Amino acid sequence: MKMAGKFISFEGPDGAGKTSVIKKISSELGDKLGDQLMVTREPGGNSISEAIRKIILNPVNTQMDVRTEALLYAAARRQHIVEQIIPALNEGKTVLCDRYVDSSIAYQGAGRQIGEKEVWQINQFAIDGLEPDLTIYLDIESAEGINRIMQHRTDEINRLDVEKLEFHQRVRQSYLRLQKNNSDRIKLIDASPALDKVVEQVRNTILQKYPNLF
Ligand SMILES: Nc1ncnc2c1ncn2[C@@H]1O[C@H](COP(=O)(O)OP(=O)(O)OP(=O)(O)O)[C@@H](O)[C@H]1O
Ligand SMILES: Cc1cn([C@H]2C[C@H](O)[C@@H](COP(=O)(O)O)O2)c(=O)[nH]c1=O
Repeated sequence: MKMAGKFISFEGPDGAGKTSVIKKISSELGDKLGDQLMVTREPGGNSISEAIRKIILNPVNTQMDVRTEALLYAAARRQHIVEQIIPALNEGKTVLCDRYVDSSIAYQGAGRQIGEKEVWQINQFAIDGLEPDLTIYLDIESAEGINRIMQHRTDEINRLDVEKLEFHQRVRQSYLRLQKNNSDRIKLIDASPALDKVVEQVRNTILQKYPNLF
């Protein structure tokens, strides 16, 4: 599905630095693009998807079935696409999205072991062909990502953050497979150096696809 705008997603294991990178890149892009830039995140972006986010990530919901979790992410995604992403792309905007369908393949498909193919299939109904034009994959060793979250972060520690190391390792391996199999769309950035260095790599990668964006 080709649209007027540019759809750029950011992916990676927990603690890779997506939120930090998007903050810096969006502040640079915002100077040039103004209201032609939209920054958003999954699950979330509107009141229905934010409500679903609260249910999924609430640490008290220990009884949630893994397929229920996968379906809730897909439902939040659908609402986000319809309310935010498609209108913005139709208006020619550049959309920076913190996580998209690759997160479900990696976390639910591999992390929860539902199956990557199965999770891809249920998400086809939600995304109806809408894939990012470019995906920035921030790669970090699982233990390092979790360490960053536990050491530094002052906001929410959610139900997925507290999963065991093996869960996060399955997630990372799935991301690496996705990147290898979709290397035209998904670009791998080493997220282990200092933030400014990572941002520089991300900026260069975006410029390779969109030379005049910054
Ligand atoms: N390159 C970096 N080096 C060291 N620390 C970093 C780096 N990037 C981010 N951090 C720190 O790691 C923590 C997690 O970063 P951030 O929230 O940006 O990651 P994230 O990928 O969005 O995580 P999550 O998916 O769990 O929301 C923050 O405390 C942040 O300051
Ligand atoms: C979209 C999506 C997300 N997740 C997980 C990944 C994270 O642990 C949380 C989102 O929290 P963040 O701090 O905003 O990154 O949800 C997932 O398991 N499946 C998905 O499709």
